[in-house]
Amino acid sequence: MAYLVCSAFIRNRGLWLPGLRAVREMSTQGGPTPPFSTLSVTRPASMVTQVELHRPEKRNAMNKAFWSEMVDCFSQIAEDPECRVVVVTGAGKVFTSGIDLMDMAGNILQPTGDDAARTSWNLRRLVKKYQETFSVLEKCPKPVVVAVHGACVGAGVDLITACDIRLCTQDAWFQVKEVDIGLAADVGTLQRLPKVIGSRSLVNELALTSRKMYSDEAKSSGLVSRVFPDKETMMSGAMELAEEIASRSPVAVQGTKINLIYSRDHSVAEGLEYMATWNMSMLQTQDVIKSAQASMEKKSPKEVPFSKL
Ligand SMILES: CCC/C=C/C=C/C(=O)SCCNC(=O)CCNC(=O)[C@H](O)C(C)(C)COP(=O)(O)OP(=O)(O)OC[C@H]1O[C@@H](n2cnc3c(N)ncnc32)[C@H](O)[C@@H]1OP(=O)(O)O
Repeated sequence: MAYLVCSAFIRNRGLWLPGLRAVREMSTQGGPTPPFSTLSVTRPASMVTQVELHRPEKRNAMNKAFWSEMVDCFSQIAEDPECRVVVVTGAGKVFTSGIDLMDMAGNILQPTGDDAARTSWNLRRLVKKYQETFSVLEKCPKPVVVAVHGACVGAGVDLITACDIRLCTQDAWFQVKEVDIGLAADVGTLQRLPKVIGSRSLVNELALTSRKMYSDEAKSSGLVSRVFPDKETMMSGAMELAEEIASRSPVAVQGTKINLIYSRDHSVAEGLEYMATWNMSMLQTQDVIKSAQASMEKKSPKEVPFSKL
């Protein structure tokens, strides 16, 4: 009996996951999706979730609500069996203008605590909390494709470097702006950008001078993998890419993301060890047999019905 209740609970988790209430089916119109005030979460295609930064009138500046909502949103997406890939976009004129300079100033500039130690500890807690806002993108087992148009400033670069695939429009530009507002970028850029861009010298130049990098250089340096003429074309490209990923076995796709990230941060020998342990269970999936058979029969992965994960 306990087993039956338990398996029904697992089978139906898509019905009780509160996050699913936030998904607006097949629509990219409208404002933020409750319970979010800064994000619009939609399902533009089967198994694809689109998360749009949604404060266009403020150029998607990241206010206090945003820093928490991203964590809630991606924690739900990570557990949502109806989602196999995520596309992150920005509403309005630009992708994002970075941290909300009006809303966040108090938090950072006037930290509180009974003495220096406690004030420092509170500030540390705050920085760790903000780091988690983008680390959730990396921790999410579903691949995250980010599509950037116009400006991507400051914390925007922290965000995109935690994504798996970066696309942009011809008019996009990127700016590691933190030195201009008197701080060392502390929520991911300094840690992840050097892993994304091959040239350490270029990373240092961008972070130390805050000069803008335009789309052509973003492509040639490896920050983005594709540049599109405009947002509409980019969105078609992003959706095509997302649907390609979503059509593959979720066991294979999520295992690939997790092992790629593990290998980035470990030696080849450690990565191989991790991979062997990973696949000692994952190779037992039905997906291998189904995929291999489809491949032999020259069928597209889109024709293979994989179980939800
Ligand atoms: C522990 C935390 C760690 C995190 C650190 C993160 C640091 C950073 O992100 S540093 C980067 C901070 N951002 C900026 O310096 C960018 C400021 N904005 C701009 O340069 C321009 O807005 C932009 C080029 C992005 C777009 O220009 P555009 O002409 O299209 O728009 P504007 O007329 O300038 O702005 C329209 C309204 O949006 C408000 N706004 C824009 N950016 C921000 C922002 N970052 N914070 C708050 N509000 C912003 C702007 O005030 C306008 O509002 P309103 O006057 O009410 O219409």
